[in-house]
Amino acid sequence: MTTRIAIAGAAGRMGRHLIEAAHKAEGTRPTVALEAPGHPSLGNDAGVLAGVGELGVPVADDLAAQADDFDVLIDFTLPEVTLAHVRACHAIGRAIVIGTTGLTDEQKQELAEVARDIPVVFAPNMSVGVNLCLKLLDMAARVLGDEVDIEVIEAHHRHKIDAPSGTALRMGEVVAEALGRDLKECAVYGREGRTGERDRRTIGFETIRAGDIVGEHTVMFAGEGERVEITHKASSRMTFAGGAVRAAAWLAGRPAGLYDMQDVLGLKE
Ligand SMILES: NC(=O)C1=CN([C@@H]2O[C@H](COP(=O)(O)OP(=O)(O)OC[C@H]3O[C@@H](n4cnc5c(N)ncnc54)[C@H](O)[C@@H]3O)[C@@H](O)[C@H]2O)C=CC1
Ligand SMILES: O=C(O)C1=N[C@H](C(=O)O)C[C@H](O)C1
Repeated sequence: MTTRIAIAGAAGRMGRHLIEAAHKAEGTRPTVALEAPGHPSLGNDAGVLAGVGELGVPVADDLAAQADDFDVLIDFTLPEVTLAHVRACHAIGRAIVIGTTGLTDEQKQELAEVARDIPVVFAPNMSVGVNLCLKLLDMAARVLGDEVDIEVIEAHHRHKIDAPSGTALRMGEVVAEALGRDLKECAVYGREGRTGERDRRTIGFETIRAGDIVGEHTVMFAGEGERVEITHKASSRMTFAGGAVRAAAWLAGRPAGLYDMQDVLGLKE
């Protein structure tokens, strides 16, 4: 059975890759492409926009009007836009895959409530490699324990609007959970001035924004005499887009619930 995919943020950096990935993957096809009201791409063909040739899918700005034309919405936009799409999918009973980062705790709470009624995949990073790293981080934190200083370093392109990245925060959460810490209490975001000595129970975050870096994350576990670093480097957005399309195909027909990429990839015990 073919899963019909709607893509929100179709003209964006991720949106164009999502159109290509949904078009090229077996068992999925892009049938709806959404952009912001007034966006210059409205009315243009989504396939032409993505560089894969005409698909007969014009970019539009009204999700509800196309409710019958898709099975799963993939949304990589902005937190407030994502929440509006979550509410719309709830109203029409459609599944949604969310890649947008930077959601507030309140927005995440609303998402969790809606996921009681519709299937939702929500993950800050859809790549197989990052999700493997999350497993490795859990193991590293448990083995190295409180004997090491832990720092999360991430680098992204100059257009990224949220910091630290959703992936860096998830990495920090995984490490904190493994060590029985609460990330909200132990996170330190950047340092300046006379900081005093480092408290070993903190988890530090450093953010780089520069040029066209697609996405790089390193978690450093630094002890006396040795250090372990777990690094992931994305060199193409297709790695995220392919994961999101895989998640959409996996989600179609699932029961309501809040899932993540670890569920999609079968990485949960
Ligand atoms: N989970 C993952 O694997 C990944 C997540 N991301 C996240 O995805 C999000 C988007 O990233 P980019 O594509 O780089 O941003 P972008 O700014 O290039 O694209 C966002 C698009 O959403 C559109 N948009 C705004 N309002 C809209 C509306 N009402 N309806 C439909 N579309 C609307 C914008 O016009 C824009 O084209 C960010 O939060 C980023 O962190 C990015 C890459 C991978
Ligand atoms: O904005 C991006 O580009 C990315 N955002 C995600 C994040 O915030 O973790 C994932 C990826 O690293 C690219």
